[in-house]
Amino acid sequence: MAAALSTPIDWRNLSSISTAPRSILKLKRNLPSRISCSNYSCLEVRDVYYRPPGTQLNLINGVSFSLPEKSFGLIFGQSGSGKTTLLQLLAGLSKPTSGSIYMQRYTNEGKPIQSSESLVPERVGIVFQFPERYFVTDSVLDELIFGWPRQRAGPQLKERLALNLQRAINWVGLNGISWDTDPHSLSGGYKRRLALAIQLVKVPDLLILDEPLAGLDNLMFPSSLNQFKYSTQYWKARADVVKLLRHLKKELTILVVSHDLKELVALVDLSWRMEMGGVLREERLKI
Ligand SMILES: Nc1ncnc2c1ncn2[C@@H]1O[C@H](COP(=O)(O)OP(=O)(O)OP(=O)(O)O)[C@@H](O)[C@H]1O
Repeated sequence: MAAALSTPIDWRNLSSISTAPRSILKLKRNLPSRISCSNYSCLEVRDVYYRPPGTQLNLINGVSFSLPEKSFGLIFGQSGSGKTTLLQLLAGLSKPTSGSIYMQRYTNEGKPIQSSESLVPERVGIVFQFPERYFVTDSVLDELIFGWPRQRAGPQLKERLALNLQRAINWVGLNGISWDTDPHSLSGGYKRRLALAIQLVKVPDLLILDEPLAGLDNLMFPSSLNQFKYSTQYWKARADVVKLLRHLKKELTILVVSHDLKELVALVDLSWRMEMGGVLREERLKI
C-alpha cells in the first residue's frame, strides 16, 4: 500500500529538482482588532511605483502600507486596477521602478529596532489564481518537492526541508492522502491545500494568495442527484479553504487579493481598496 502523507519522510530518498520558481517555469498570534506595528515585525511597503519596461504608464502609483506579522491583509478592487501587479512586486517577480519593500521590527512603543531587512523572494510564498493549473508532476510527493535544490543541498538542508514538509502537510491537513496520488485527481479543495503546502515548506515571512477561492464556485442549481453531490462538494471546498486560512493565520503573515469579501471578512485584520491606476487606499470592510 502507498505511504500516506502522515508517514515520516525518509529525506535521503527524495529526488531533487531545479531551483526555478514554478510560477516562472510555467509562466507559469492572533492580533487584537486594532492592528499596529509595535513589538512586531511588519512588512513595510513605502511609496512603490511600477512601470513595466518600455511603457510610459505606471501600473502601481505610490503604494504604501504596513502589515504586521501574523495578521491577515486583504486587497480588493476592480479588475485591471493593479492588484496582481502589486503581488508580483511583493513576491520579487518584478522589481519596483522606485520605492521600497522590507521587513522592520518595532519596539512596544512603535519605534523601529535595528535596520530593516529586505523581503527576499525566497522568503515569500505566493499561490497564484488557479494554482492547480501549474501542477507539473504526477505524484503529490514530487509536486511538493519540485522546487527543492538538486545538487547543492547537503544532508542537513534536506533534513530541514523534510521536517518543514511534514509540518506544511500537517498545517494544511493533507495527512492521509497517499504520497503517490496524482495531484490532478484531487478534489478542488485538496488541490488548493497542496498548492498551499508547496509554499509553506519554506515557512515564508509572507504568504501571498491571489484569489484563493476562485474556481471553487458552486455549480448551477443541481438538476440531478449526481450534480447535487458535486455542487455540495464545491461549497464544502470553499468553506474548507476559508477554515484553513483561519488556521494558517495563527502562524503566518498573509496577504490576499480577492473579490470574495463576504467569505473572508471574518479573517481580515487590515484591508485596502486598489483603485484604477494602481492607487491603494486603506478601507475597512463593511459587510
Ligand atoms: N507588462 C505589462 N505591460 C503593460 N500593461 C500591463 C502589464 N501587465 C499588466 N498590465 C495591465 O495592468 C493593469 C493591471 O493588471 P493586474 O493584472 O495587476 O490587475 P488586477 O487588479 O489584478 O485585475 P484582476 O482582478 O482582473 O486580476 C491591467 O490593465 C493590465 O492589462
